[in-house]
Amino acid sequence: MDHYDLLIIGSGPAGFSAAVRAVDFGMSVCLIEGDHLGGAGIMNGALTSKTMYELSQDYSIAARVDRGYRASALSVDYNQVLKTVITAGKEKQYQMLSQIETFAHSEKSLGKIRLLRGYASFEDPHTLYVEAKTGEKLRLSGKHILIATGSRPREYPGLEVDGEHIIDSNGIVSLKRFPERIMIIGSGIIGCEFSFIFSNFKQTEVHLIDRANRVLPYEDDDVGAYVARNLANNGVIIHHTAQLREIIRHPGGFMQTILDYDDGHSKVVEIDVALIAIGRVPNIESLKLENAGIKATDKNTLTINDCCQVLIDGIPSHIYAAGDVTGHSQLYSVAELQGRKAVENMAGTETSPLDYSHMSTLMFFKPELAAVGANEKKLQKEGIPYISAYYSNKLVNRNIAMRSTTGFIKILVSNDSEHRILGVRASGPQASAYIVSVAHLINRGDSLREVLQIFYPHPSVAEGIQECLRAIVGRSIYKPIAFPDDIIIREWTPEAKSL
Ligand SMILES: Cc1cc2nc3c(=O)[nH]c(=O)nc-3n(C[C@H](O)[C@H](O)[C@H](O)COP(=O)(O)OP(=O)(O)OC[C@H]3O[C@@H](n4cnc5c(N)ncnc54)[C@H](O)[C@@H]3O)c2cc1C
Ligand SMILES: NC(=O)c1ccc[n+]([C@@H]2O[C@H](COP(=O)([O-])OP(=O)(O)OC[C@H]3O[C@@H](n4cnc5c(N)ncnc54)[C@H](O)[C@@H]3O)[C@@H](O)[C@H]2O)c1
Repeated sequence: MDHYDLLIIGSGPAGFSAAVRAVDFGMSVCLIEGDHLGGAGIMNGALTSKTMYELSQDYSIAARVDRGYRASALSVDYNQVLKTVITAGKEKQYQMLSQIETFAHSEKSLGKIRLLRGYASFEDPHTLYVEAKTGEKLRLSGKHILIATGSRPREYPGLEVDGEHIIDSNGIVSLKRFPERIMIIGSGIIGCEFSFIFSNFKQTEVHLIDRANRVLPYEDDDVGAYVARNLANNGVIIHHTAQLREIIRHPGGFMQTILDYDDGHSKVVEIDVALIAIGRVPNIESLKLENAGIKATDKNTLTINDCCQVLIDGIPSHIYAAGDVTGHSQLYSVAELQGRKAVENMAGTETSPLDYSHMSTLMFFKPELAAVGANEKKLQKEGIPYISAYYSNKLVNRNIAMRSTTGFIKILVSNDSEHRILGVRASGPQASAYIVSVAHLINRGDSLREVLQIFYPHPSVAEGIQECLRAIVGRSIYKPIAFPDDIIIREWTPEAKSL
């Protein structure tokens, strides 16, 4: 039986970042992957969906006729789009493989990585059993084990995914052509992102089922309503407060969906493809966790401490977990940082616990939406008084120059003399690029006074941040009294009525 310093199950952002960090400490690592190298971080996930998003954005810009240019004979081929998407995924996988190969035969002191293709399960707390893709049956022992098995799309009861007419996010690459009509079930991030992608390409009638009366249910109501407006403006037909009752399949491929609305009426919509996007569930079932003495939570996640150690009977163990399987936010950056943190803890380096308060999320909509830190819902739930400042992109010179003024910056600061930044939502071109600067401000706990000393380059979309912060202390160049719809300052205290 081969022995390693670290056995890692899963090569997504959590597993891969952990493997490479372990090399920094000279560890011997066996990275076990049952499917795509890079997990949902690359194929059928973050990288491929973002490639498709970028292509769809380019196409929608090329198709515009309101900017003084007009492309003629513009056409798009789904197979060519997919080819580009797969090329992007493979480009990253080859970089990962190159790194793995570099450390496959390196000096022991440099650390070693072996990539083993196959599915792993626990035999005992230090031993994994792997049925390798080569047919070999292997037993491997590890001083430490990291569970980084990620998540998969949640199934919709009664709807069987066939990869052709009923798909989940993994099935985007198996479609043969742009569907004429698609019904997207679930109005969370994946549902909204694919709604924008398909509507950008203008080849598909896009329907989106929103079982509440707003998309992105965990975001503040104004943000959800704004995204819903942008979806509608892009041609997406949103079925608010609708439940899917049934999909009736007909010979020839077309399907009828029956939707029941909260107000009692129903609607039948003909579609060609249904895309299920109702969340993702952790991959733990096949791990035989009971052989390691690990009990999952009732949501099938693994309970970890601040250093990503799995708690067995409440006690931190030599088994770690990172990424989607931990029940923290299902984000690439969270998986990656947790994977690194786990290894740093195994190596005994002194590290501070991960602070999730300034975690950022980018949502690839039109225009993009970026989020960092708390939103109003969270602060209200925790009873934390705050000031909310909203500043429209209509007033930002760079956005005016881009002829792209849809969007805003909304900053929440503590309602005290410090005015600490607690959270930000920003939407508009390049929002994903400048949100990280705000994450730094939250991390440093900078007070508004200090932030206002900084020179912002001009013309930049980030100037909206500066003006928004100035507005909180009554020092903005453009005043709320002159632009009441574009600069809005509100206060909330626990005594006030919830939004
Ligand atoms: C369509 C889509 C778009 C996304 N876009 C973004 C985005 O823009 N930004 C963002 O931050 N996040 C995004 N995410 C989320 C992000 O991809 C995940 O949070 C991240 O990939 C989780 O990383 P992970 O390492 O925990 O797991 P995963 O990436 O899921 O990887 C886990 C790996 O473990 C393997 N595995 C599972 N069980 C076993 C086993 N028993 N033996 C061996 N191998 C096993 C799996 O095959 C998989 O490769 C997106 C996800 C999807 C689905
Ligand atoms: N840009 C990004 O950062 C990005 C992109 C894609 C995915 N992700 C990650 O992947 C995770 C999974 O994405 P997701 O969109 O599948 O999940 P989600 O949790 O974001 O949204 C699921 C949606 O489905 C709805 N829903 C649940 N059950 C339903 C039902 N029976 N009928 C109709 N609607 C139902 C929910 O109300 C919710 O709106 C996200 O939590 C996110 O962390 C991130």
